[in-house]
Amino acid sequence: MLSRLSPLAQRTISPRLLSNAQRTLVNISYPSPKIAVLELDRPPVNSLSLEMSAKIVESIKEIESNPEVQAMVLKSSNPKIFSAGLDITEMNRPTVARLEDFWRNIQTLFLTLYSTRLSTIASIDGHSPAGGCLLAMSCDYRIMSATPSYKIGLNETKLGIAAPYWLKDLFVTTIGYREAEVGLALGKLYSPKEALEIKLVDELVDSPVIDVALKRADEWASIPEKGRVASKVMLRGAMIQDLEEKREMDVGWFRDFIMEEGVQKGIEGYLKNLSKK
Ligand SMILES: CCCCC/C=C\C/C=C\C/C=C/C(=O)SCCNC(=O)CCNC(=O)[C@H](O)C(C)(C)COP(=O)(O)OP(=O)(O)OC[C@H]1O[C@@H](n2cnc3c(N)ncnc32)[C@H](O)[C@@H]1OP(=O)(O)O
Repeated sequence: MLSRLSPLAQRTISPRLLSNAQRTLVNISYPSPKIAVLELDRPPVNSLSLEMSAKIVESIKEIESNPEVQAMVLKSSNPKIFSAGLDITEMNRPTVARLEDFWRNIQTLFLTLYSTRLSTIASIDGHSPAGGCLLAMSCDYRIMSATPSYKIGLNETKLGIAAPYWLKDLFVTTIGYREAEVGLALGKLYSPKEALEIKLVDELVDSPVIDVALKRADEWASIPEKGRVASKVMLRGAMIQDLEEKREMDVGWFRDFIMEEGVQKGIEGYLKNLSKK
C-alpha cells in the first residue's frame, strides 16, 4: 500500500514506478460534493485480482457512507484500457482456498456495485472485455469512447470458460436474449459502434469520456434519492436476491469448473499467448 511508504518516498517516487503491492489500486476524488470519481489503478491492465475486487468494494462503501454523495463515476487511470476483466493468473493452477475466496470477492464486487444507492456512471475510455464489461454493466449508465479499435463484451468462451449464470442474466437484461445468446456463444467483443447499436453502452463520445461522464453524473445526482433508489431496487432486487441465495452453490460451480484439467490447460494456453503478444 502506498500509505506504508515514508512520506518522502511517497512524494518522490513517480506513480508509474510503483509496484502493485505499493499502490492503492484505486483512487477516489470528489469533483463536487454530490459526485465521487472512483478510478481503477492497477497496471498494466486493471485486471481484477482478489485484492483489487476487495479494494473496489471497500471504496464504494467509503463513498456510500457520505450521505451527501449521490453519484459515482467509475473510470480507469489507463488511457487505453478500462479493465481487462478478471486477473487470469488467479485462475491458473490456483489453490482451492484462494480460488474460492477470489470468487466470493468477485460476487461481492458485483453485488455491491449493482445494488449501490449511488447512481453509477461507467466512463469507458478503452478496452473492456469480460470482467471489465461486468463492471460496466453493473453501472446505471455507460459512456464509451468512440475509438473504433476499442472492444467490449463477454469473451469468456474464447478462454475455454463460461460466464457464470448471474453474469449471463445481467447480459440478457442489458442487451436482450437473442443478442446475448450469440454474443456469449461466440465470445464476441463489440466495437463501440456495435455496442451502442445493441445498447450494451448508452452513449459514445469523441471528446474525453470523463467530461461527459461528469455531466451525466450531475444530471443523475439531481434526481431525488428516495424515488431513484426505490426504482433501482424494483428493477435490480430480484437478481441480487437470487445470487445472495445461491452464493455458495455458485462458488462450488466456479471451483469445480476452473479446477478441471482441460479448463486449466485452456487458461494456461490463453495466458501464454497473451504474454507472447
Ligand atoms: C458453469 C460454471 C461457470 C464457471 C464460470 C467460470 C469462469 C467465468 C468467470 C467470470 C467471468 C469473467 C471472466 C474474465 O474476466 S476472464 C478475463 C478475460 N479478459 C481477457 O481476455 C482480456 C485479455 N487481455 C487483453 O486482451 C489485452 O491485454 C488488452 C486488455 C486488450 C490490452 O492489450 P495491450 O496490448 O495493451 O496489453 P497486453 O495484452 O500486452 O497486456 C499487458 C500485460 O497484462 C497481462 N494481462 C492482460 N490481460 C490480463 C488479465 N485479464 N489477467 C491477467 N493478466 C493480464 C498480459 O499478459 C501482459 O502481461 P506481460 O507479463 O506479458 O506484460
